[in-house]
Amino acid sequence: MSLTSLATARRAALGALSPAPPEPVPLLDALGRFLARELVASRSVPGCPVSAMDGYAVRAEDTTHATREQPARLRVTDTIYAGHLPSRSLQPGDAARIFTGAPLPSGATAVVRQEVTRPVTDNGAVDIFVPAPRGKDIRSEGEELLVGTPLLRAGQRIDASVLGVIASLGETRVLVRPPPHVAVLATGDELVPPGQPALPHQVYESNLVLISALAREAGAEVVARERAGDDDDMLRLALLRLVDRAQVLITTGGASVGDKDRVKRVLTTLGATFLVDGVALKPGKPVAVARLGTTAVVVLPGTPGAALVAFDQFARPLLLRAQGVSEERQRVRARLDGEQHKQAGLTYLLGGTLETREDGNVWTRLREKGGGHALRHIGAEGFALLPPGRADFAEGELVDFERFDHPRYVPVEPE
Ligand SMILES: Nc1nc2c(c(=O)[nH]1)N[C@H]1C(S)=C(S)[C@@H](COP(=O)(O)OP(=O)(O)OC[C@H]3O[C@@H](n4cnc5c(N)ncnc54)[C@H](O)[C@@H]3O)O[C@H]1N2
Ligand code: MOO
Repeated sequence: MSLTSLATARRAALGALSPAPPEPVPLLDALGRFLARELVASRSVPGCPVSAMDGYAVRAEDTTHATREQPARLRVTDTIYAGHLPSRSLQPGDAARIFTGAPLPSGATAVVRQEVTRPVTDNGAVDIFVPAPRGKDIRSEGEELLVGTPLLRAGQRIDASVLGVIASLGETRVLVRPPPHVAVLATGDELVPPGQPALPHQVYESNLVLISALAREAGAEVVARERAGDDDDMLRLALLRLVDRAQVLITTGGASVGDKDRVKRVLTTLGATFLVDGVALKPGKPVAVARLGTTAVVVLPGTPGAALVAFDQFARPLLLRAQGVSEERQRVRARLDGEQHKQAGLTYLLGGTLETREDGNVWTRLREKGGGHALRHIGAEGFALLPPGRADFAEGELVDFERFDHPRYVPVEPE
């Protein structure tokens, strides 16, 4: 069987699922989701000129010659609190007591902070000790946000600061696509659920929690988790049950060519259409992506380390696509900290960390042991990509390193 290249397979897999229609949801429910359309400032912030300090609103020219020895003495004609309107405008020689965030009275052109003033007791006046240039300590209308300004692009991941900005525009809801519902099925006769005794030839089932956690990290809601043995009838029943409950069904195990590797064959008998079946990727070579009815099915290998990488490359993009985005990770060039040998025809994705050494070069440290296990990925900052077409890579050789942090999310379909 000739294997599809990673890039071709990833493109083909996206056909398994379309983005869900967007819906308005309460702001806090949108945390971690993606803006379904561009956000434009619907009002200016501040909505009118306001004071940036506690102090006195003045006409700047009334303070031009103020010094500590010869202060400018002004009449205090008003007191203005945040959220309240001024009761009069400032005439020459007037000042208004004002507090941070309060609207400026007309005629005022500067604010003097109270630390450089002293109230003159009993006669409602204030001494100003320093000149206040025009505009001093005034936040002008629209200084932070100007009505009509594009603020955030579609696809932006919604974090706390995004929610704060949306609320500051007076909105209570935001348009996002709902999290896709995911079902996970772990297959294999050898599997025993954690918490029960296991004999030496048995294996603790760990993919349900691993894959469910990865699905949640990708913004999905896990609605079902099941185990099944390597038996066609059991598999058929489990697949049919789960396919009805989820937009994305993710299976692990039984994906390869052994006698007991039944998952793809049972899916075929159920009428699944395969978009991807085997990829020139390691770990994760047996991965497949199919459609069964309206459900996208991702068949992951059972080996946890391979399931993790295949999830990252095939299930994660689908789950993000359902939410209307694709993920662009940053790539850097890094030197291998040891020689690597691989099968020439495959792309290898090896979890690793980055470090900048004294010589200024960026190196990637790859874990040699535990490739079949999720252990290899603990603390990984990204994948070193060893491209197909070569088998041997020398220590110090430059390779692409795809970083997990600070990805960019771009809308799948421009709104
Ligand atoms: N003759 C060939 N044999 C294999 C090939 C091949 O091309 N030709 N491919 C190999 C590759 S690559 C992989 S990866 C594995 C994975 O295949 P399967 O998906 O069929 O995985 P299983 O055989 O079911 O399990 C592999 C391994 O992982 C353990 N496992 C499975 N499920 C879980 C789970 N839920 N929790 C924890 N551990 C699990 C299982 O016990 C096995 O040790 O096939 C190669 N074979
Ligand atoms: O490619 Mo398998 O996927 O060796 O781990």
